[in-house]
Amino acid sequence: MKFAVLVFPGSNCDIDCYKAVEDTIGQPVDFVWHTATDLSAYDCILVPGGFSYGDYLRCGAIARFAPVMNEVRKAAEAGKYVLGICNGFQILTEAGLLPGALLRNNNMKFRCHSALLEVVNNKTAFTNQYSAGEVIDIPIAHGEGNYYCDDATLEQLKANNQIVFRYVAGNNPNGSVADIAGVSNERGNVVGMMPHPERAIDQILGSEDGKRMFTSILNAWREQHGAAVNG
Ligand SMILES: NC(=O)CC[C@H](N)C(=O)O
Repeated sequence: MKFAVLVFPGSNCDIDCYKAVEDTIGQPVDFVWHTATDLSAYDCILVPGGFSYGDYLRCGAIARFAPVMNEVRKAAEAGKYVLGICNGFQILTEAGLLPGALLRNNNMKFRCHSALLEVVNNKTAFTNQYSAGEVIDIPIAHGEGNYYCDDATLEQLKANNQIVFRYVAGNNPNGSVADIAGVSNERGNVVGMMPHPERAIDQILGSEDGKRMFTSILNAWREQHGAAVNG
């Protein structure tokens, strides 16, 4: 299984994502520059966190026009796995590949600390190694993580099981609607989340709860391609 980690000017979690793929599942992974025009070689696209284009206008608002985003759209339409983390989530919502938008944190502060999340949907390609309702510890680091969508969209998200992660009750760090920390598209092959699983892959980092996101992806891909999980 082959992974791409996109790199925009200002990305700063690209190396962490690359290392997380190497360290958790040992699959081939390449950095792919934002000007790339072909992602056909990749099975999973990771859109990492950071400050693409200096967060000018709005986080992700400029990155979504990068040439590589046409290819991300094609990959998503082809059913490949696309995971946007933090600034990656912001870019995917700006690109219209995920519903909703990320606003400034309600307290107007950049929040950087560990966060407890509930795994709401464990049926996605990104979460199949967790139990439904499991509480996991994954760090956040953002200034614009306040997930917003209108009431009709929220009803759709609930009805289609598109809420993937929620901050546990009383621990919403940014004012997100319905405590949402991560959502999927309707098909479930595109997920965006504000917390950083790539920063939680080893106890030395304070948590290894993010590791199973990567093993989930490999597991889903192998199931889709008819290979045993450990085969
Ligand atoms: N860690 C990140 O990706 C941060 C995203 C964005 N720059 C923000 O502050 O919200």
